[in-house]
Amino acid sequence: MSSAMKKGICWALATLQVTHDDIECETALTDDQAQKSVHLPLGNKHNHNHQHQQKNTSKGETFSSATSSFNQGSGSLIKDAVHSVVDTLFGREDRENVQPRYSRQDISDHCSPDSCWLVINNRVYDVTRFLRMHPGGEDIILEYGGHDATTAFIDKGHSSDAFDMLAEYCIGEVLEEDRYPEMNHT
Ligand code: HEM
Repeated sequence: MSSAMKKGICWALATLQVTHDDIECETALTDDQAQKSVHLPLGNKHNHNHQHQQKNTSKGETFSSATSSFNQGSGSLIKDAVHSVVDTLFGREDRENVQPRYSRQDISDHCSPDSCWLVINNRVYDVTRFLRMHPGGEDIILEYGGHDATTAFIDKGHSSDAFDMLAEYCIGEVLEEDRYPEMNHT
């Protein structure tokens, strides 16, 4: 994806506006600021989420703050909406390029069966709903809740199907300053 596209998506996130009955999102698609409006009717599901969010920069740190509640509580509704926008405009495979960034400290809070995140190769995965489905058992994943599971995941020799499944649970990336060297798998 081009940097202009990425910039466009950052702008989409940064200008996300939550209103009473719907979510509207303005997306700058190109450097020449051509704009496209996307309207996502959401009924009354988000009844406690009436705040109005508007950030006016596409810089990384503001992008991060605009999406700090992206994956929690009513934030997940926003995430679904943003993913719908990205899916519509760019295709599902681009989701992983449009992700919030988390510090290792943020991630370490999610270490319980109610909220279990782990890191594999600097990507953050919310595996809460996967815990009970994991063929290797719930407990072994929970051990890595809030931590880096790269070595464990790769050393276990997971199949390519398991690697493919990761995309479904990816919620973001580790902040650049908190990244570890990535491990290859063969
Ligand atoms: C999002 C993260 C994970 C996904 C999507 C995942 C997925 C899977 C899948 C699909 C299998 C079936 C065998 C295969 O296809 O390779 C499996 C088995 C297994 N996984 Fe994971 N896994 C994850 C994390 C982990 C972690 C962090 C560990 C820690 C060591 C782990 C340990 C195991 C073990 C021990 C088995 C073996 C079960 C057996 O062969 O009897 N997994 N996992």
